[in-house]
Amino acid sequence: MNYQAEKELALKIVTEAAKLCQRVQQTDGGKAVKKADTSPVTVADFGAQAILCQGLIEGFPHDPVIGEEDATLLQQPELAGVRQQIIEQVQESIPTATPDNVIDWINWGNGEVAQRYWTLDPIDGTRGFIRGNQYAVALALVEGGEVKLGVLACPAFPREDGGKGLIFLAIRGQGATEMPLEGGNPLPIRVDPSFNFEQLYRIESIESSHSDRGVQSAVDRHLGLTYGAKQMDSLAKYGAIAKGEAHFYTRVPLPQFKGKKENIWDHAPGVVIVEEAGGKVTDLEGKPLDFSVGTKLSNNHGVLATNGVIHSQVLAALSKNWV
Ligand SMILES: Nc1ncnc2c1ncn2[C@@H]1O[C@H](COP(=O)(O)O)[C@@H](OP(=O)(O)O)[C@H]1O
Ligand SMILES: [Mg+2]
Ligand SMILES: [Mg+2]
Ligand SMILES: [Mg+2]
Repeated sequence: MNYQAEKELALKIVTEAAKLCQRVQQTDGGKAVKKADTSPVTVADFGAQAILCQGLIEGFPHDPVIGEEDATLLQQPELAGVRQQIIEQVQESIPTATPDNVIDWINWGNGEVAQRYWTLDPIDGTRGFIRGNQYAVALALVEGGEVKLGVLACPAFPREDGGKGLIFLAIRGQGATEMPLEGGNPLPIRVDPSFNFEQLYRIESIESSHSDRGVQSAVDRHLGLTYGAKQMDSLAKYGAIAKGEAHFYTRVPLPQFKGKKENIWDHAPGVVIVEEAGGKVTDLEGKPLDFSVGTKLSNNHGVLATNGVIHSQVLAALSKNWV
């Protein structure tokens, strides 16, 4: 399989979804409502999920899709205004969309894991999006529990040319690339294979509750890191590692969230992008991430992404720090 049809569609729909996110950010600054678990969600999260699912329904109607969002929340009478804004935003992208279409497209993301399925996060890093920092429109194709194709549209990612906005894309066996969000030639990307820890950067979430910083600092000290950690919201962290701007990323479950597992859509595209750029991604015990079990990475404990050459040393350091 060379996945050319999947790649073309994926690029088209993440670009369209990212445009919707940028539009929403310019108009209402990403005003949020709260989900049942108290996490924030915006008009852009729902709108982007509708755009992504609509494209997948058209292109690959038999593939199940597992997306983060669900339209049930929008039935609440007090959210009628939010629902209307979502519909209008989707209609700007797809003028023929009816209100029912939009709700059905969002709910298309309630699919189940199969031999082949797509998983998507319409905005990963919603808190980053609301703050005006990094976020990513994330889409991945999984077959046999392994990520085969991953795309991340990162509208706020700083570029070498001084502009902002990158798309990262990788297909298993075909390498990883980046291209400007507004289009242009894809360029191959590689991890930075440096291994002197004094000159390496760890990268972590801006949200301190998403990974255990106590363990991370202990690991930094053990490895002799001197630069400290870069901070970035969302799956854009995987892009930073894949293009050599950071060297490792640990996601260490906090003791107060013991037993909480990572969502498949928070990692899937990042795995293939980092691996195809020459890096490595496992859980904190060195096991490959298993995307065959459901919406969570239930067979894994945390996540470690590295440039590859330092992977075993970081794993050894993590094991010394009782994770
Ligand atoms: N306690 C926790 N531990 C790990 N991940 C968490 C978490 N609480 C929220 N998240 C996830 O962290 C993601 C953001 O990642 P990051 O912290 O790297 O920016 C969120 O994705 P969404 O923003 O799509 O909801 C959410 O799924
Ligand atoms: Mg997410
Ligand atoms: Mg999200
Ligand atoms: Mg969320």
